[in-house]
Amino acid sequence: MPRTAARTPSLCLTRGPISRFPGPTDTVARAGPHTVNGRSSGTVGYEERAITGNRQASWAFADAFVAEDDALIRARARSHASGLRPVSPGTGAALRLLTAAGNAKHVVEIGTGTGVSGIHLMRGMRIDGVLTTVDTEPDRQQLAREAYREAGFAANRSRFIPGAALDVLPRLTDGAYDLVFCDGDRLEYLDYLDESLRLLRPGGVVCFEGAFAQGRALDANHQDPESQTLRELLRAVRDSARLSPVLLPTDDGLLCAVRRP
Ligand SMILES: C[S@@+](CC[C@H](N)C(=O)[O-])C[C@H]1O[C@@H](n2cnc3c(N)ncnc32)[C@H](O)[C@@H]1O
Repeated sequence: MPRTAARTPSLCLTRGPISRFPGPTDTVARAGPHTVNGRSSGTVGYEERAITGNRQASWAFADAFVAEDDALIRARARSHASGLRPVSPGTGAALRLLTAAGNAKHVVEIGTGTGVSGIHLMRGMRIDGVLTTVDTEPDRQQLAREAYREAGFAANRSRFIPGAALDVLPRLTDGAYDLVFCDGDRLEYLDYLDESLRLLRPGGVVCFEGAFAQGRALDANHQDPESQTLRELLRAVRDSARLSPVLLPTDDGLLCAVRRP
């Protein structure tokens, strides 16, 4: 679907606040009564201090918490040598968790790169699962093919489709996928959202890598097209009645949402 086409009607693009990162001395205040099973827990208006000076160390620890093996380390090195930014180990672990939790059999990836995210996704998927991965650059897909082989995956576990995501995605089957992972062109993310809502089965998950844009997406002073697109994406996913969202602060932000049944 072209970028200018009408969006899915039930997506609400209400202009709500996208807050900045909390600072070291900020507190996080609950807006109203905290309820448990519909009853007040008696903690109205309590405040808890945001993770403060150790936040960076905590995030770094979390990101490295699940170690990567030789196959991933080699795929990561090829990615850097190609001038790409692969998913971080923490983001990879989150993707693996999501495919494992959903017992995913059919997954779509936009942005194969050299295969770092693909290995993580497939490691969480069912052993008969198939990763459909799309990239404009066949040379990168060849490196990813090698990486998957080194990681021990049979060739029939992945389907490589070279091409631009917005040409390829419309050819994939409606409602047939358990998870869609978006890591292609950030400027196309709203279109990827539309396509994902069509491709996902009820209960399926969509994930967007790089939702923070290195913090630019959360700072209204940045009005470049990528920051604006990501802000619009954050609002659309957060406000959609069709999605249950979470914004995971791994690496550069992993925005995920479940397509409600
Ligand atoms: C950040 S890299 C992907 C990294 C990969 N997910 C990983 O973790 O190893 C982004 C990839 O998206 C591809 N790409 C960019 N625009 C695209 C588009 N419109 N359609 C499909 N792939 C695209 C690039 O060629 C590049 O390989």
